[in-house]
Amino acid sequence: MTESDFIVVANRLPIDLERLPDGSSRWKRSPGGLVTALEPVLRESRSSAWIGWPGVPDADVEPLIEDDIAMQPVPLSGQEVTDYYEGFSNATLWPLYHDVIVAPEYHRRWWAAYVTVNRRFADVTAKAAAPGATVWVQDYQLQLVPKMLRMLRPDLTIGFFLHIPFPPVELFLQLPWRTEIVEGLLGADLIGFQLPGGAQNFLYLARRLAGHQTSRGSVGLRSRLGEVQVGFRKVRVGAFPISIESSRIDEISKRREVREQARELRTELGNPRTILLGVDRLDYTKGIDVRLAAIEELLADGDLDPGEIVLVQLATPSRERVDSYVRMRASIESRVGRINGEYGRVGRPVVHYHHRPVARNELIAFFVAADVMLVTPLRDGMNLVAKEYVACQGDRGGRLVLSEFTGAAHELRQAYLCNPYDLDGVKHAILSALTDSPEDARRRMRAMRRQVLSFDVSRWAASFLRALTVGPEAGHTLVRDPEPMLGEPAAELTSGS
Ligand SMILES: O=P(O)(O)OC[C@H]1O[C@H](O[C@H]2O[C@H](CO)[C@@H](O)[C@H](O)[C@H]2O)[C@H](O)[C@@H](O)[C@@H]1O
Ligand SMILES: Nc1ccn([C@@H]2O[C@H](COP(=O)(O)OP(=O)(O)O)[C@@H](O)[C@H]2O)c(=O)n1
Repeated sequence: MTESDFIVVANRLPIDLERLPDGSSRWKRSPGGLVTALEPVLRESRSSAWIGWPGVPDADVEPLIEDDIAMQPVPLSGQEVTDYYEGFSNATLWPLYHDVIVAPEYHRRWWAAYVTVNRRFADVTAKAAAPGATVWVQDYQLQLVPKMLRMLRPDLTIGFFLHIPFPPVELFLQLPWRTEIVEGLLGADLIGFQLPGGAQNFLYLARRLAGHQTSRGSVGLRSRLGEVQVGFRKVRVGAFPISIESSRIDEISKRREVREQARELRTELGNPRTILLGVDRLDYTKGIDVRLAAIEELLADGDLDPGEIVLVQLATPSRERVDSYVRMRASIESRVGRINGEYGRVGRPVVHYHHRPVARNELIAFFVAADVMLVTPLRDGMNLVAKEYVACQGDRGGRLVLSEFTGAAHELRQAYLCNPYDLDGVKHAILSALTDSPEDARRRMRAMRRQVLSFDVSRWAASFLRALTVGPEAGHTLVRDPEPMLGEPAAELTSGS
């Protein structure tokens, strides 16, 4: 493989290797918003590469070029998939960083695998990077890579972006390897979070846990970066909310064949008065159970007529061997069965539940067809689905019900916002969305579309990369706490990301 000037390093490649029953294999698109967001960024840059795991254990795959992107696969053994990916990444860090919705598990064996795999990613990257290259490391699976890579290749410019929330300090401190993670991230030149709260929580930990001097002022959105003094280096810390390829999605949603497909979907669903839609990876953070509970109660209360509404829930399979995911799937599917058993009629279920990936254009047709979009996570770094729905509304007044605990809620203020822990509040938001006047719904949607169309994914990448490659902002005062580590968390800290 030739050396590259710009490298994205992520746990996954944008394509997953799929093994077929006849022993052959093929590539398919990887799930999740990280891939959705970064693919267009890399497609547009030259001499660039993507380093990541091909999605199945023990895959012996050569580097390849796909969609003009040079892919460098990093293999994981079956045991590493269990310990590093399903274990430390998705049964320790994922729940810890998502407000401990399920209890994180702490196992030394998983941590050891996390260190080993992070080292492998750092080694592969060190070999693939051209002298002075820019490397952009992604997400919670690879938080040790910045420091490991800096030790191997001090000539590189290293950025890191966390796609999920950075947790409140009190929760982060549970982690037995908390200092190693903070020091690992501080190997980067710039550390990006979705929201200012996450950046501020991190600055506090860099000061109190690792004993570095940090800036004290509040971090802004794409501006007013924080700073950490690490030896002779200044590490910058900022908030860069991620987005989507808005104008492309807007354009696809207006195509005749997509509109036609949306009409067909409506017909296939029995031409209900109202289509509600949920689109998520099947993950306990997404609050799929919350929206089902709200719909079930609204039906029981007589506030919704089962003859007039249909809820379509598209659930992409995700992390299917992790215990908490297995349990959640069973409970969601049993609730879907109960709602349909109680309120459906022959050939007319109230909830249409699909546990499978959906092709991109078909998904856009669903967004066009839906009158009300339900996005109700208990916690979510951003939630690109909310932004995609908005991008698909054209001049239509689709209605977005949105959890306050998503990153997207900080930008889409005109959505019908709700607290997913308050079932009455969720029901109220759904009813408001259903009964609001068309003028009001259009006014809200217009404002959200302005936001999503202006702040798209290329602007996100450009603002991060500009901050990464220009010098530090002047004017910050760096302060060191008198006693590093474990004072009371500071009063000004914000929760979540
Ligand atoms: O790779 P998987 O384990 O199958 O998970 C898929 C991805 O899920 C997470 O996505 C996050 O990134 C989105 C884009 O920034 C954001 O909108 C969302 O809120 C996050 O949950 C995860 O962070 C990725 O690493 C995974 O690839
Ligand atoms: N059936 C589905 C569901 C989601 N998706 C996409 O997966 C991405 C999910 O991103 P997200 O930020 O909402 O959430 P995560 O899954 O990254 O946590 C979006 O770009 C969706 O359009 C899909 O392609 N097919």
